[in-house]
Amino acid sequence: MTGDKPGDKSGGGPLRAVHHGAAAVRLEGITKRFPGVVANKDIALTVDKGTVHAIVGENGAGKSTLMKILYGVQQPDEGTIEIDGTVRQLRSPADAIAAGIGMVFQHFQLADNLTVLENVVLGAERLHGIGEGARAKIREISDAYGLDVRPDALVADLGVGARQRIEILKVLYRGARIIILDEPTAVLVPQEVDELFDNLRELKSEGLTVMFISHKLDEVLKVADAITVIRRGTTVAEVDPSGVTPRQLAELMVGSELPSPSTEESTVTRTPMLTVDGISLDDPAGGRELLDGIDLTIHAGEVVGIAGVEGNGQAELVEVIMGMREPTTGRILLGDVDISDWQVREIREAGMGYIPEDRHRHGLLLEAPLWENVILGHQTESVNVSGPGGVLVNASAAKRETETIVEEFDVRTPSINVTSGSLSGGNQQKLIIGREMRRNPRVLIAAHPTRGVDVGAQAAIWDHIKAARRNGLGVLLISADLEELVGLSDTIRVILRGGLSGEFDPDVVTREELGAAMTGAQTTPADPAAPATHTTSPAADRRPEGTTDVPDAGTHDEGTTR
Ligand SMILES: Nc1ncnc2c1ncn2[C@@H]1O[C@H](COP(=O)(O)OP(=O)(O)OP(=O)(O)O)[C@@H](O)[C@H]1O
Repeated sequence: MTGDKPGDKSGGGPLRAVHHGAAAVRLEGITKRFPGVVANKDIALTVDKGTVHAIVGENGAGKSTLMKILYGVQQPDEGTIEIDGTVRQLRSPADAIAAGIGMVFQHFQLADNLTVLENVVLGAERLHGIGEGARAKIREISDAYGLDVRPDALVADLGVGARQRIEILKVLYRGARIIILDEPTAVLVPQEVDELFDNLRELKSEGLTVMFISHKLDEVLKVADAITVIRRGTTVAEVDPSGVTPRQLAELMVGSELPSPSTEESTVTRTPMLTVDGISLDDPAGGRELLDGIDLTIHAGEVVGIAGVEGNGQAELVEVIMGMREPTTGRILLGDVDISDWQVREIREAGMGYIPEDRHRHGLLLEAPLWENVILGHQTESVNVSGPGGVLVNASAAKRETETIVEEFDVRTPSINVTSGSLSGGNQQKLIIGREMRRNPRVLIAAHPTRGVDVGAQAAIWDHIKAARRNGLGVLLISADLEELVGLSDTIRVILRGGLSGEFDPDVVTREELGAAMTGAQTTPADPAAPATHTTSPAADRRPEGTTDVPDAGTHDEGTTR
């Protein structure tokens, strides 16, 4: 079912692309080469005005490159860009903004210590000044598109969903009529995703055009009016979302049939691998405790999943376990050894693998070649050192190891000598996973392990984790992706304001129950160690997918931060 080109009106079925009305964006013959890689090859893409258009494809397929070309960050080697019927040369983001194009990046670019108004006007002072005029304009845009942004709120006090709406407002403030979003739902919990989609529908009903990249195919099918599939740098299909399933879409992305997922037997044992015993962490700024009496045991062969709205203590819990922060009270045991006052390096060498949330800050040296990144965090281990006292880095062993990781974890790269910064986001993630899993850790701390990874690679990563679990690995899995939590975990706990709920059984828990516990809508048991009862009314189970009885829970503006 592949092969139809965008704009091809022949055929029929889901791949038919019919463009009526005016095109907001028309790309023809776009080609972009990097050393050793053709990132985009003869791309053809038409986006109708007033629609939501999704771009999907495997990691490294060329999606980000194409969006960067459209936003003037990168220039194509060949091809034409037509915006609202006029051919444009976009040499910089300033050119793109002048053409009415705005982009919201995955890593938000907001200053925490400034207000919303200050963030929005920064660099755009000449438009509406920095005072009342700007404040009025922000309110006007916020009201017009239902963004619920308060100009005088401090960004530091806001949750992830609210920050994203400020980023959207920022580009609207600069006059964008075409908005590009790079994996906007990757950082959101389900309720926030629904809110974002409402915002996108609002934008399109006002005649704006939205383009977004996503790996979450069920979400794409829910919100997009049209979907373009990119495979190995080129557009291979334009799909009508009403006519395809997520699986068909995934098969278009990879160009072949996907294997069916296998069912799993429990591998949980009674041997504790990681014990978090009464951990609390005071807020140095004097606010509420960041972690509040956390008790948690992970056994050999067990995956414990942590669900929660970002900013409720997940990052701090990981930092305490990994030795980056000292807890105020409590102990951490690896096996039966107290590692509470150990350094990061000692903890890693004792068998703790770590997949960090922020791969750019904690996971990779972006300017260093892949093989040097594979040594990172494991510099003193025997495979990576040679010479008397183990002082020299054993480059050839590290390179061999990197070749193996690239092969086993399907890291798409022209060579192991390119910098990790030149890999696509998903391939950077695969490199980190490979590096950690190849060490055969006893315990793996995995924060959002498949964020930004395509569905095929996600399934492969899950298989690697499951295989290691069969061999006794204990995993702490922190994820915003409920499907991942339910699919991988043996037990799910919810983190809220630094405290952990009781245990939820992933086989029976509903999205609504987890959602309620995550936003505090459900009354948490007084004893956090007591099993949470599933108190949602039976009617909740009969509601259609995606609906919830969770009140907004203050995620607008106030967010759900600590
Ligand atoms: N600045 C760069 N230098 C060298 N190669 C690059 C650069 N940017 C991208 N590439 C390469 O171009 C190809 C396409 O990358 P791109 O980031 O566009 O993929 P993607 O579809 O967005 O992937 P992901 O889903 O993983 O984010 C990859 O092979 C990548 O390694």
